[in-house]
Formats: sequence, C-alpha cells, structure tokens
Amino acid sequence: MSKKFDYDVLYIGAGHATFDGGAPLAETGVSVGVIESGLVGGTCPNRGCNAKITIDEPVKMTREAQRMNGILKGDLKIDWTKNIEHKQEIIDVLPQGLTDRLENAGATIIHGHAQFKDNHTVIVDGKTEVTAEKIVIATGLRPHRLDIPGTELAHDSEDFLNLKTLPEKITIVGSGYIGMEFATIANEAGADITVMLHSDKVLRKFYQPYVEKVVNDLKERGVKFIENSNVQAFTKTDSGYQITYGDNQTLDTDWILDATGRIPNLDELGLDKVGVKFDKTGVFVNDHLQTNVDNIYAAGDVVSNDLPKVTPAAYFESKYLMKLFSGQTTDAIKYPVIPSVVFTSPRIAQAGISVDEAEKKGYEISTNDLANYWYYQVDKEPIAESKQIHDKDGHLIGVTEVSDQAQDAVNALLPAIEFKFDRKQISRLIGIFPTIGYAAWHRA
Ligand SMILES: Cc1cc2nc3c(=O)[nH]c(=O)nc-3n(C[C@H](O)[C@H](O)[C@H](O)COP(=O)(O)OP(=O)(O)OC[C@H]3O[C@@H](n4cnc5c(N)ncnc54)[C@H](O)[C@@H]3O)c2cc1C
Ligand SMILES: NC(=O)c1ccc[n+]([C@@H]2O[C@H](COP(=O)([O-])OP(=O)(O)OC[C@H]3O[C@@H](n4cnc5c(N)ncnc54)[C@H](O)[C@@H]3O)[C@@H](O)[C@H]2O)c1
Repeated sequence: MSKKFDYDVLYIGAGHATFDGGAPLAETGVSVGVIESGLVGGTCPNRGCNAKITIDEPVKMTREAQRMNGILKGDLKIDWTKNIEHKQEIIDVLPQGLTDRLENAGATIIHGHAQFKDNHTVIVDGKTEVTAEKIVIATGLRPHRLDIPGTELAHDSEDFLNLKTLPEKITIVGSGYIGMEFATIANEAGADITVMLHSDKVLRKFYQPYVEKVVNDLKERGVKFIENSNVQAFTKTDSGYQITYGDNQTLDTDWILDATGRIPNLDELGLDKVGVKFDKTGVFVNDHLQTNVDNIYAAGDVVSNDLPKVTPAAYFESKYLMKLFSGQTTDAIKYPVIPSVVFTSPRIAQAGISVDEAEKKGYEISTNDLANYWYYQVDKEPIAESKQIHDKDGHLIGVTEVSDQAQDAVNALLPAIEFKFDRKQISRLIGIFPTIGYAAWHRA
C-alpha cells in the first residue's frame, strides 16, 4: 500500500470490530493505526458481555442451588459488593492484554478522540493529524437516553455494572436485552425491581411464548412489570427519586436504569466533512463494508443493518476486513447464521429461521419438552423447551430454546444450520454423552 500516509489502515475505535481483525492485519505487514478515546477493548470486555456474564454467574448458581434445596444444605446469598469486586478483577486486565495483542502485532494505538478532517485525515483531540490510505469507522454504540425532564437522574448499563452497593428499589425503563438481563441479576441479588415497558411486549425479538415463561417466573420472584408505561419525567425527592408515568401516576424508587436502547457513536466524528452517509441507525455500507466514500469503511455495531448488535458479528466483520485489506479476498461479505441469546435465568437462545417465520412459511416445527427429559431433570430445570425447524428436505434450518443452557444447545446446532445438514448426516454423528450438546443433536 501507499507510503504517502502515516498508516495503510486506520481504525477509529478499539472494540471487537477493530482488534479481532486489526491485530492479524498488522501481522501481515500492513501498517495499522488505532485511535481509541476510552478503554482499549471497547464495550464488550469493559462494560458489556464479559462484565455482565461475570456478575451473572452467582445468579445462575444461586438459582441452581435453590432447585437443589434438600440435596444441597444451607441458604446461598449473593454478596453484591464482592460480586462487583470479582467482576472488576476479571475485566481490569483486559485492556492491557488487548493493547499488548495489537502492539505485539505491530499496530500503533493512539489515545484520544478522532474527528475526520478529510477522507484521508483524522484529527485526534483537536490537535494531532493522522493520515491513512483507508479508514475504518468502528465507533460502536452508546446508551440512548430518554428525552424527558430529569433524564440526567437516570443511569446507564455501565453505571449498573459498577454499583458498589445494590440499591433497595431499582426501576428499569426498557425491557430489551439489558433491561431483562439486569432485572434478573438485581432481583436475584435482593433488589425490589420494577420494569417499565414501552408497549406490552418484552424482548420483542425473541419467541414470545418463551419470553412469557421468563417473565412469569420473574413475576413469581417479585419483579413488577408496568406495560405501556409512557414514562414522562424523573424528579429527585428527599429519599430518592420519583418517576411520573402513564396518566399522571407516580412511582418512588432508589435508582433508575435507562435501558431504552443504544445509538451509534457518530455525532462528533465529523462525517459531514467527508460526506459519509449515515442516519440514526448507523453508517451505510455496501456488501464490502465500504461506505459511499471509497477509502472509508465501517464495521461492528456502528453499521446500519438488521443484524443482531453482538460481539460475534463485530468479530466476523473485523476478520472480513482483515482478509479484504490484506488481499486474501475480494469477495463480498457473506454472513453465516448469527445466533442470539438473552442471558436471563433461564436463557432464551435462537438461530436461523424463527418460529414465527416458520409458522408463516409452513415449515415443520417440532417441540421438545426438555423439562421432562432426564438430563435437564438432573438440574431440576422447571422451564426448558426447544423448537427445531426443518425444511421439506429434512434440513435443520432453525432452533430456539428456553433453558439454563440454551446458549450451548444452540451453539451445538450451529454447524447443522449453517451447512444445512439433513437428518441422515446428523445421524452419522456420535457426540459425547451426557451433555447439553448431545441432547440438542439427538433431537435434530
Ligand atoms: C451491557 C451490555 C451487555 C452486552 N452483552 C453482550 C453479550 O452477552 N454478548 C454479545 O455478543 N454482545 C453483547 N453486547 C454487545 C457487544 O458489547 C457489542 O456488540 C460489541 O462490543 C460491539 O463491538 P464494536 O467494536 O462494534 O463497538 P465497541 O465495543 O462499542 O467499540 C467502539 C469503540 O470506539 C470508541 N470510540 C467511539 N467514538 C470514538 C471516536 N470518535 N474516537 C475514538 N474512539 C472512539 C469507543 O470508546 C469504543 O471503545 C453487550 C452490550 C452491552 C452494552
Ligand atoms: N445478550 C446479548 O447479546 C446482549 C446483552 C445486552 C445488550 N446487547 C446489545 O446491546 C443492545 C442494546 O440493548 P438494550 O437492551 O439497551 O436495547 P434493546 O433495543 O434490546 O431494548 C430497548 C428497550 O427499550 C424500550 N424503549 C424504547 N424507548 C422507550 C421508552 N420511551 N420508554 C420505555 N421503554 C422504551 C424498547 O421497547 C425495548 O424494550 C442490544 O440491541 C444488543 O445488541 C446484547
């Protein structure tokens, strides 16, 4: 590539959309720069997946222990402060590890906020100009905040993950991934939780009968759900906060989590200076992840598309750009099936054709009552069911499961869905028994 510029490829942002491909790209001899305004690693390691799953672990274990009551003796309780400390120990080392990964590969990390000057030049912190042949926008998402009076009194998911003590009464606005995962965690840790819905639907992207099972379980555990809440204002009171909602109703609470979605980090990037097209859903790209400006690309959460905004999708795009920039491919990006999971207890996981779509298209849908299958009974799982979808030739084309280990069951079936295995091919496989993966294959 050209030596007219400081770097061959310059990434803005140091999350999964950058480092998973940026480090191996640097190893091929391409000169790589990375500009990051916050922690190297971005959302997933520092304030997303890794942090969340660490504080969820005792939640999952406590739930299991409750079911084993009588076999296991004693009452297990979560020490919130220690749980958060443990999370911090796990994630504290990640930015340095990822910095080492990039730097050992030959990439240069520049700390600061990037803004475009022209299509080959970025200004860092308003001072230093950095130039590159190609630039990748990988700036991710940030929390959306409700546009209502008192919005500054609410907190976001990062604040929740850093709570040193657990407030007694938490109100969560939004019932998507973050709202439901954090409601599950805080409820099990002992907080009094209210979830305020925008409509009457929770986790609208998941199979609703399974969502209902999770919601009913949380209701039995004391979580309150307010449908069509129409939240209007947050105010400070002597003892905490008050939420005005609905038809001038009020709710007193100790802590408010605004979990109403995430929006692209684009507004202070200077995209207008270079004419890159975008809207509130993200940056527009073609099937090579290239924007309308030839040398500017985008990857990860910040891209405008219908894919789940999850780490494995950012990883896949980052790897694709590595192959494109190092000359290993000129092909368009071809996404494999992208699974998704919500880490409630139990989890709901899905991949491929959804049950709703299968019903519309008349595919074969089989229902598996896993709660009555011996291996799920080992854990005494009360809520466990899956649906597998086959096309007319017997290929597995979709699965959705609600259970404690739904993510592993779905992961185990991914090759069958991606490579369109039929029942005959699946019957050739001998798995390890007894395992969740085997239980899933056994039904495919
Ligand atoms: C609470 C939470 C839980 C999650 N749990 C899961 C999960 O369990 N599984 C899963 O697969 N996904 C999960 N996700 C989603 C996952 O974190 C994202 O899909 C993933 O991090 C996207 O990576 P990215 O590189 O596109 O963006 P990010 O990781 O957000 O990285 C973007 C980086 O760009 C930087 N940046 C932004 N603007 C600029 C600028 N102008 N100059 C310099 N730097 C800039 C930011 O500081 C950030 O570090 C979760 C997200 C959240 C918030
Ligand atoms: N397990 C995972 O993979 C995982 C976990 C957490 C987050 N994430 C990622 O982070 C993204 C953001 O998560 P999220 O939960 O913030 O977003 P989301 O889009 O999943 O949910 C947002 C929720 O806010 C509600 N809402 C919007 N406006 C509202 C209003 N005015 N009043 C009340 N409710 C309102 C929506 O109806 C929805 O229920 C997700 O899209 C996901 O990609 C993934």
